[in-house]
Amino acid sequence: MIKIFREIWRFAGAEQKNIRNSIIVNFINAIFHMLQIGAIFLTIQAIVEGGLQARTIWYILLLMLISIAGKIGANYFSQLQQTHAGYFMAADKRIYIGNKMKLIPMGFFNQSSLGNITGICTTVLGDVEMTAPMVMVLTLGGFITTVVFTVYMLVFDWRMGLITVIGVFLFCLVTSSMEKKSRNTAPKRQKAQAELVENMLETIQGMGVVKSFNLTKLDNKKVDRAIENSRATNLAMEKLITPYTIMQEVTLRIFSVGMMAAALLFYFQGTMDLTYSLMFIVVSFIIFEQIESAGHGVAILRVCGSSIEQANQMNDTPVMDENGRNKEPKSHEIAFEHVDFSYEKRQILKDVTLQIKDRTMTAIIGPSGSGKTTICNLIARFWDADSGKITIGGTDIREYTLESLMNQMSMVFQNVYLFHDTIENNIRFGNPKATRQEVIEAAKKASCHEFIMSLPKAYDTVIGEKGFSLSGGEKQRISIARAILKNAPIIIFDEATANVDPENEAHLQKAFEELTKDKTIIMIAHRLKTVRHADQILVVEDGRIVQQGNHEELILQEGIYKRFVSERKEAASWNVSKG
Ligand SMILES: Nc1ncnc2c1ncn2[C@@H]1O[C@H](COP(=O)(O)OP(=O)(O)OP(=O)(O)O)[C@@H](O)[C@H]1O
Repeated sequence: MIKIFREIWRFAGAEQKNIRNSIIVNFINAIFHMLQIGAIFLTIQAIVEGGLQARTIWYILLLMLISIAGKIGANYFSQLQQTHAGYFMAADKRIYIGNKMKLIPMGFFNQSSLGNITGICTTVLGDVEMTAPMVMVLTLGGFITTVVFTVYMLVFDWRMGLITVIGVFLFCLVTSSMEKKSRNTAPKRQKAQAELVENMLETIQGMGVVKSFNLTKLDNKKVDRAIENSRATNLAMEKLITPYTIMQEVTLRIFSVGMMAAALLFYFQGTMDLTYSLMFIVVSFIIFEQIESAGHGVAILRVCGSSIEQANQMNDTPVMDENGRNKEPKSHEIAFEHVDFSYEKRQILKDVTLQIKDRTMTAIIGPSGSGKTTICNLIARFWDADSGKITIGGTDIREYTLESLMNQMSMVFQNVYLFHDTIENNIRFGNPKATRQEVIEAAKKASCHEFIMSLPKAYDTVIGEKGFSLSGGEKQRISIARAILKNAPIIIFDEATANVDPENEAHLQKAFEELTKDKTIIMIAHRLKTVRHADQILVVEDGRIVQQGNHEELILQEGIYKRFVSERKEAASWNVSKG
C-alpha cells in the first residue's frame, strides 16, 4: 500500500503541494466537524446541570455556526485543490506523452500501440485525474485525523479510547485484506479497458472498409469480446470489493454500538457521569467517520495505482537518440552510404548508396513494395538505419536535433491528413507564425485560393464540420500550400497514383512548380512526364538501387526503367485510341 502512495506522490510531481494542502485542509475540516461535539457537550452539560441559560444557548449556536461555516469553507478549498491537482497531474502527463511521441520511431505506432496510447490519454489518465488526489486526501487525511482523534479519546477517557483503538485496528485489518485482494483484479480491469478502447478505435477507423464490403450486419466479434471482458472485469472487481465494504461497515457499526453500550454501562456502574456518558453516545456516531472515508479511499487505491503504472509505461518507451545539435547544414545535398534498414526483423533496404545534389530533382521509381517510401522516411528520420550513414550537407542526420532536421524539409504525401480545424489553420500548420495574408499567398501559389473562396466561409471553413470535406486533389493542394508556407529547402513529394482529372492535374502541376522552385526535390514518381524532366532517376528494386542516371541514359539500358517507360507509353496510346 505504501508503495502505491509513493507512486501517486511521485506522479503528482509539481502538484504535491496542492495535495498536501488539501490533506491539511481536510484535517481542519474534521476539526470543525468535531466542534459540533463541543456544542453538543455544552448542551448536554447545561441540560443535565439544569442551567441552560440564554448565554449558553448563544455560545452553542456560535459554536455550531463556526463549525458549519468552517466545514463549508474547508470543504470548498479541499475540493478545489484536489480538482486542480488531478487536472494538472493528468494534463502534465498528456503533454509529456505528446512531446515524447515526437521522439519515438514511427515503427512504434501500430494499431495496438495507438489503441494503448489513446487509452492512456483518455480513460487511464481520466481515472488518475478523478481518483489520485481524492485517494490521497481520503486515505491519508482520514488516517491522520483518526489517529489524532483516537489519541484525544484516550486522553479524555482511556476506556473509550481503547474501544476506538480496537475498532480502528480491526477496520484496518479488513481494509488491508481488501487492498491485497484487489492487487490482481485492478490491473486486469485496466487491461480490459485499454483493449476496449483499442478495439473501438480499430472499428471506427475501419468503418469505411466495413461499409464498402457491406459487412455492417456481421457481428463485430472483437469489439463484443472486449465489451464483455470489460463488463466481466468490472463486475469481478465489484464482487471482490463488496464483501469487504460490508465487513468494514459491520465492524464500525459494531464498535459504535459497543461504544454506546460501554458509555451506558460506565454510567450505571457510576464510573462515568451522565454528561460524559451522553456525550460519548453522540460521539460514537461520529468518531469513525474519518476512518470510514479512508476505507473508501483504499477501495480505489489499487485502481488508481494500476492506472498510474499504465500511464508510466510511456516513460519506458525507447526514443530515438537525440544527441544532435541545432544547426544549419552547409548545403542540402543528401547522401546514403551503404545503408541497411529493417522493419523489425524484415530487411527492406540493402546496402543503399546514393547521392542527391543540392537544388536538383531526383525521381525514385520502382515496383510497389520495393522500398521507395522507406528511403524517404529514413531521410526524415522517422526511423534510424540499422547500419550505414545518411548525411545532409555532409553531416550525419543524427547529428542534427529532430527539430533542426525537420526544419530542412517539407513532406507531401498522397494521404493528406487534415485537422478538424479551419482551412486557414490547416495551411498555417506549415508555419504557425504566418499571417493571414501569407496563408492566402501560399494558397494562391498552390492553386487552392479559388476553390477556398468558393466555400461559404472561405478560409474559415472548418474541415469535417457539417459534412464538409475536400476531394483528394484539393487536399493535396492544401498540403502543398502548407509546404510552400514552410519554405523548407528540401521537398519530399509522393506523387498521387490515383487518376487525377485533367483540370486537377494542371492545378497540381502548377502548385508543384511553385513549391519546388530552387529546392532539392526527392519525388516518388509514377508519371512519365515527371520522371523525364528529373536531373536524376533512381530505380529501386527489392530494396536496392538497381539503376541510376537521367532519362536519356537509362532509356538506353535494358531494365526496369525501360519497361516503366514503355508501359506508360502503351497506357497513354491506349487512352488516346480509346478516346
Ligand atoms: N511500418 C512498416 N512496418 C513493417 N513493414 C513495412 C512498414 N512500412 C512498409 N513496410 C514494408 O516495407 C516494404 C517497402 O515498403 P515501401 O512503402 O517503402 O515501398 P514502396 O516502394 O514505397 O511501395 P508503394 O509504391 O506501394 O508505396 C513493403 O514490403 C512494406 O510491406
